[in-house]
Amino acid sequence: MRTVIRRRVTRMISAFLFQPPLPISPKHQYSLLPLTTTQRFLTASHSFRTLSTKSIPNMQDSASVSYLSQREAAEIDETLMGPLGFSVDQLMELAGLSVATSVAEVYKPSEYSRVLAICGPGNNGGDGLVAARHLHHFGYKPSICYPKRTSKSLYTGLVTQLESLSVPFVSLEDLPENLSEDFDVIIDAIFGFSFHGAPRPPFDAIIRRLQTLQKRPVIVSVDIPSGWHVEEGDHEGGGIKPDMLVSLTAPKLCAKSFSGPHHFLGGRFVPPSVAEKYKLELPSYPGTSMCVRIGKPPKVDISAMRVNYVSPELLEDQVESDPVLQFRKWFDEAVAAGLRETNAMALSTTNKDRKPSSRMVLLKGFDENGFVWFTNYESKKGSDLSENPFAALLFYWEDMNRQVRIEGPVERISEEESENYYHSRPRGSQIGAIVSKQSSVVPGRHVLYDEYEELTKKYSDGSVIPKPKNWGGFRLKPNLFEFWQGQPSRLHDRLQYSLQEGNPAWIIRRLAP
Ligand SMILES: NC(=O)C1=CN([C@@H]2O[C@H](COP(=O)(O)OP(=O)(O)OC[C@H]3O[C@@H](n4cnc5c(N)ncnc54)[C@H](OP(=O)(O)O)[C@@H]3O)[C@@H](O)[C@H]2O)[C@H](O)CC1
Ligand SMILES: Cc1cc2nc3c(=O)[nH]c(=O)nc-3n(C[C@H](O)[C@H](O)[C@H](O)COP(=O)(O)O)c2cc1C
Ligand SMILES: Cc1ncc(COP(=O)(O)O)c(C=O)c1O
Ligand SMILES: [K+]
Repeated sequence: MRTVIRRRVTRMISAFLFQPPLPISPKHQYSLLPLTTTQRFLTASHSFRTLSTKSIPNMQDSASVSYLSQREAAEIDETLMGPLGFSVDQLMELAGLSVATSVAEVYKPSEYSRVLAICGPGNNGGDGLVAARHLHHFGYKPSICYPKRTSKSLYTGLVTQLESLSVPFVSLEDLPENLSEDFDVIIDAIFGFSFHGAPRPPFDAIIRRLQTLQKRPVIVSVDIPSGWHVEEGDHEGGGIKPDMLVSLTAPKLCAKSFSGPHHFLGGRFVPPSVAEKYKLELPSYPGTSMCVRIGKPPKVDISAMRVNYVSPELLEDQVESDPVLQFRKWFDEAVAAGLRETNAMALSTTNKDRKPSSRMVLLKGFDENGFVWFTNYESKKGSDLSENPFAALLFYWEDMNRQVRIEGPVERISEEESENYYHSRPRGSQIGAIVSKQSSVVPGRHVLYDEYEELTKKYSDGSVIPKPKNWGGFRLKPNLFEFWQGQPSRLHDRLQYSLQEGNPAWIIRRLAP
């Protein structure tokens, strides 16, 4: 019996695969961009979040994206839910989750918490209900306007789930006159790819209201900006102008005329067979993300880029009297929070002309004797330090709203310590240190590469790779520390530890932010 079913399913899948595809819709080139750093979260609950697997959408330089006709979109849906074994509930869940994660990439709950999902009668409306549920769990405060409900259990279930979370349902009549005052984000989940003709009541009126909205609230359209022709787009003009469009599976033809700042793709469930059959060119989703940015880069107003830091207070009576212990505490917390390269620090030096210079280096150890890093003694920093043996170190642990400044005199560590550390490094990095006459001009990458290859061959027998004489460690012996904890309204905590001549005890003072 089971074999018969398996054979039937195999037949269905191959019938689908070998069916001639519909005429391919025109393709359009779009560049893909990384998310800006400002698009990361900083809210009370996220100030100390551990680094998640959430990666930066879009690390590709460019990619082309296919556009689907209305017929292709419907056919792909049928295929997914037919021979490919998906259920509508599943696809809707993934679609709604993609919408919620796209919203969260751009509109942080700290600023855009009040969300109104306006849900239409079909699956697009269902995506809106699912998205609202996820947004609730992400820390938003969604409300739902769902004027034309269906009695199908999928939808009644979604409504029950939202009700159990106390997500309010608002009737069309009870929607506030001025949507801008009550909501930060409107999710337009009214019509999707099955929309045809002109909008009929009661949706015509609400679409008209969305057309005339001012800057806020922002509008996020699910799959199709409602009221737009699925293929022609806003062909008569005057349609709604969403700030964000989340296309599902692949953008529909109307998305070509979307000119808003944020175009995302969601629906990470397209099996390769479907992509092949429809010659779909789709960007790859980064990491574990459910969405990927497509389209033009968002125009950002650099002067308006800012984060309001929210963190626990840093108080005099809570900190260690020894700044090295305090640093240890913060360093361990940063490591525990999973921050990347917790030991990366900016090192600032000056030359004999008092001209400063900064670069990143990796902290390789610290204790009461000082803070150690390794480098080439003949590099720019090496020469600066021989001219002026004082330096400043700076750590910035962004996800924790923390900064640490450390200053003091610098000296070379012993040859023995440098030898020990050098030989603990990966062999490739040891060879790299020989190859790199750090900070000198190189005619081309090939020069480094050729020497690297040669030395790799030379030491392929596993013999000891000698440390270059000019490579080793520096140790900064601090006479000043500052622990900075970001706070709202720029009223940060700054606790400075300093030493006074001839006195080994650290003095702790609060500095104005
Ligand atoms: N593959 C995916 O990524 C998935 C996407 N999903 C989402 O599903 C929609 C398509 O859903 P569908 O149910 O086929 O259609 P719509 O949501 O667009 O809406 C159909 C209902 O709207 C009514 N309608 C159509 N035109 C009008 C109009 N001019 N005025 C008023 N009402 C209209 C229609 O009623 P009819 O009587 O006209 O048939 C329907 O009631 C897709 O876009 C994605 O968002 C799925 O969630 C899963 C997978
Ligand atoms: C995160 C990070 C860590 C780095 N760590 C080191 C390091 O430990 N030692 C080093 O010599 N260069 C390191 N570099 C490279 C330096 O930033 C710099 O390019 C190089 O040391 C040359 O600097 P200089 O010309 O000012 O001497 C690092 C770069 C980054 C981005
Ligand atoms: C040029 C250079 N030297 C040294 C280092 C430190 O590397 P390691 O951790 O292998 O000592 C780095 C790290 O980025 C580097 O870029
Ligand atoms: K929509």
